[in-house]
Parts: sequence; C-alpha cells; structure tokens
Amino acid sequence: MSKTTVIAIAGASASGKSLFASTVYQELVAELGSDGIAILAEDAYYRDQSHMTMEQRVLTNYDQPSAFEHDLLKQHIRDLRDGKAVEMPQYSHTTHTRLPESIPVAPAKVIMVEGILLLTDPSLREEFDISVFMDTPLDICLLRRIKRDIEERGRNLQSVTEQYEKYVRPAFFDHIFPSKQYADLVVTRGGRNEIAIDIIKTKIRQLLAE
Ligand SMILES: Nc1ncnc2c1ncn2[C@@H]1O[C@H](COP(=O)(O)OP(=O)(O)O)[C@@H](O)[C@H]1O
Ligand SMILES: Nc1ccn([C@@H]2O[C@H](COP(=O)(O)O)[C@@H](O)[C@H]2O)c(=O)n1
Repeated sequence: MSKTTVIAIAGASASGKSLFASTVYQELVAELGSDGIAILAEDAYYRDQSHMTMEQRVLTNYDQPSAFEHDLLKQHIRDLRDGKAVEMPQYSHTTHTRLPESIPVAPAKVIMVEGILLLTDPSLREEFDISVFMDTPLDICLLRRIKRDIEERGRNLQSVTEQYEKYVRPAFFDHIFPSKQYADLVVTRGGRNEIAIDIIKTKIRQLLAE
C-alpha cells in the first residue's frame, strides 16, 4: 500500500473511543513496525484556555465544534499523509489548557483519529478513509464518564452532572448522534468489543497488503 489510510473513531464522550483505538494500536504495532500505525486524539486539539480565569474555563462549552482547532487537526492529518512528522498538542482536562510539551507523531501507513465531533465536520470527514462510530448506550457512557472525570480529570460529582446536563447530553443529540450516519462501521458494547477490534485489524492488514 503506498497511500496512508486514515481511520476515524467517533462517538459519545466515554463511549470507548480511546480504548478501542489504543487496543487496535497495541495489538498491531509490533506487527506493523514503527512506521505502521499512529493515533491522533481530537481532544489534543482543544483550544488553549490559559488566557481565561478558572471560573470561565469551567463554564466553557467543550462539546461544540468551535471548542476545537479542527483546522490544525486537518493540517496534521494532511502533513502525515504527505510523509511529514507533526507535533500533536498535549491538552489537560484538569486545567483546560494546552501543555507546553507537544508529542511528536511520525508518518505512518495507518493513522487512527479518535474524538467526539470528527464526523460532524464535513471538511474533516473528507480526510477519513474509514469511519467507525462507537454506539455505546448513553447511560453507560455517563457512568463511565463520572468515574473517569472524578478519577482522572480533577472533577467532582456536582461538576460532572452540571456540565453533563448543560452541554454534554444536548451535544450528543444535536451533533454526535446525527453524525452516526457517516460511519462505515457501527460498534456496540464499547472499547472491548473484540470482534469489532478484529474486523478493523483485518481491514488494516488487508489494506497494507494491497
Ligand atoms: N467495554 C468497556 N467495558 C468497561 N469499561 C470500558 C469499556 N469501554 C471503555 N471503558 C472505560 O470507560 C472509560 C471511558 O472510555 P474511553 O475509551 O476513555 O472513552 P472515550 O475515549 O470515548 O471518551 C475508560 O475508563 C475506559 O477504560
Ligand atoms: N477542558 C475540557 C475539555 C473537554 N471536556 C470534555 O471532554 C469530552 C470529550 O473527551 P472524551 O475523551 O470524553 O471523548 C467532551 O464531552 C467535553 O465535555 C471537558 O470536560 N473539559
């Protein structure tokens, strides 16, 4: 295969996108080699909020397209396709800011991109060769989000539920769920669906053998 294949993994917050992408990555990286497979996270392209007070940051809507620098993400996908390494930003969900250190990502034959709003943006959709939608029930996503946000993102139950009611749930119905129509593959049961993981791995191997 001469061209790069770009695979989008979209779906609700805490639907299992990162787990799915990292599982496919871990299970293929040894076989495909260092130039074989890479991951970009849409979350890394959240706009920096360091110019705002913490109170303003906490009140920001992070579930709308304007919260992301999609132009930069698109440019990075194009650079990787053109064989150029990129510096993926690092983002902290605890401080709501970009960290000083970026992460170098080398060009690879397969680039997986995971994030909530990837399939909602027509210009980003043009970049994807294969699109996957994680179709995990919203109540399961909420339970996983509460646990993850408290354990890993510096939140408490009140902040998670307020943000969820005000921004996260409406965005699912306004933006994320409607974007499911653009998926080639819909994955149920989250990031541990082994059959779905095997299907994507098989497709990747097939593309690389072409
Ligand atoms: N099928 C699953 N069974 C149990 N826990 C899961 C499953 N899928 C994801 N999780 C857990 O749920 C949380 C959110 O998953 P994650 O992959 O980070 O979601 P996303 O990237 O969609 O926000 C993580 O703690 C993850 O380990
Ligand atoms: N400063 C921020 C930035 C984003 N979020 C939430 O993250 C969710 C997307 O990330 P997932 O890993 O869950 O897909 C999104 O729903 C935002 O609400 C945040 O809380 N704070």
